[in-house]
Amino acid sequence: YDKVSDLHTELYKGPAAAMANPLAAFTLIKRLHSEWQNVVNSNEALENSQGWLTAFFTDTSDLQGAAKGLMRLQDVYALQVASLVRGRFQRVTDGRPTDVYLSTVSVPLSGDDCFLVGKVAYEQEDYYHSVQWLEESVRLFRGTGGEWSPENEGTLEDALDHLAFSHFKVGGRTLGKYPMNGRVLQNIEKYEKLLVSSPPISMIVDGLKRPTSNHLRTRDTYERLCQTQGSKPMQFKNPKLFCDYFTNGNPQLLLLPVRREVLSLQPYVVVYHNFITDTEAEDIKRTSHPGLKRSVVAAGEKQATAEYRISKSAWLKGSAHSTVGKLDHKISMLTGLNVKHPYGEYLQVVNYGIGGHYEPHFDHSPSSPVFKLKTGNRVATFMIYLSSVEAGGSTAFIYANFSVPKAAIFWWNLHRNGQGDADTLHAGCPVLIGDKWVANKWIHEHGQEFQHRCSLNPEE
Ligand SMILES: O=C(O)CCC(=O)C(=O)O
Ligand SMILES: [Fe+2]
Repeated sequence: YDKVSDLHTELYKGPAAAMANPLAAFTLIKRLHSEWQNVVNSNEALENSQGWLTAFFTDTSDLQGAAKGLMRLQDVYALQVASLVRGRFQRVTDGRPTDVYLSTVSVPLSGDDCFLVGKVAYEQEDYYHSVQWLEESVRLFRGTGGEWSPENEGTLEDALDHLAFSHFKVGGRTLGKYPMNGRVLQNIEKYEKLLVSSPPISMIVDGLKRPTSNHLRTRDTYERLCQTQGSKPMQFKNPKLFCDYFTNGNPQLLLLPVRREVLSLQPYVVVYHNFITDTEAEDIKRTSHPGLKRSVVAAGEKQATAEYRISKSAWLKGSAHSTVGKLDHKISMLTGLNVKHPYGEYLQVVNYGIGGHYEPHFDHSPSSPVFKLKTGNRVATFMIYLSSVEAGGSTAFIYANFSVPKAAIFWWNLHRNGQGDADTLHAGCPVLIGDKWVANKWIHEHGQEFQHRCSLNPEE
């Protein structure tokens, strides 16, 4: 009863408040998924309100996604698992744990919470993570006397079982004398002995080597930019980088010029500050709500979900709300480009949840023109932050060596000869704390013939 009451209190505070902290989000999702199931299956519920109670169910993929999200945050922000389970966000620098973010509320994890994360890793044969999370799970389960409680999915024995096998996989130790075929190792004492005969736990974790990524060549740069924001180019180093009040010669912007900051010339990236008001951002978020679906990426001719892009998104036509039309108009005034459909795509609103991210990618297609609109490739991107993120979640430009945590960002994706600009490789870092919303306006080659000169020079 207490747990269900707690759950309600958290939900009444509003999902945004409850979900801002990834540990709170994870435990809430887990509770909705497994502990709530116990309530539904209880005798009391069976007698009366089961139908109503099941309405709150979350999917197994939600729970797995949340666990993967935690591990992603651990990796990208180099967070210590031992700190995470105590509700802290810390990374080891110069041998000492330092706070990456100081949370006002701390949400400690239970042995069963850690078991779940470890098990998700284990099932993906990701023993680097499973060892770390199962170590914590075993420690916490032991701390509570190893007693099973009805809302737990796992037991100390389960955790030891998975941990022993994970140790075996990462350490390459031969456990020949133990029968390792699947779940044969049932005996808790045997596991305890197994662990004692292994090197001390902390040594193993320190010596654990994170596997190199075979799909993300720029992983190190990407993670550094997410952690530090990189080094923003300085005007004194290049006088062509500047700030001004910008009207683009447009009388409609004369009374309220936009604060422009030219951040980089190669690739060409401009930031517009205070581009959108809070009310306008709320209009866009609210209007997009009913249409939000898991984001997809191009996969050959088709579109598919992908681990490298975790978010929800929706497309808004200019007519969806007067604010959408107003933003289209303002983008057009600032860029001088034709953003009318089909020369500009509809506004794509994106929401990132727990550990949501978009790994390094290009917005343009490498083999132009494949876009459905038949209006050429995406020549430019205008991306607007609709919320500020408390920690993490900035937009990283891998080769330009900086990341931007808010504002509206404009960049050219193509050279003037129509070739893709490889320097535009960029990413949305995982959200550590908060709720990230952005809106993308992609502008195509066609329709810009009189606004954006082309050239044969591949450098321009
Ligand atoms: O969310 C971000 O910061 C980047 C988003 C992005 O690059 C995209 O949606 O194409
Ligand atoms: Fe992008």
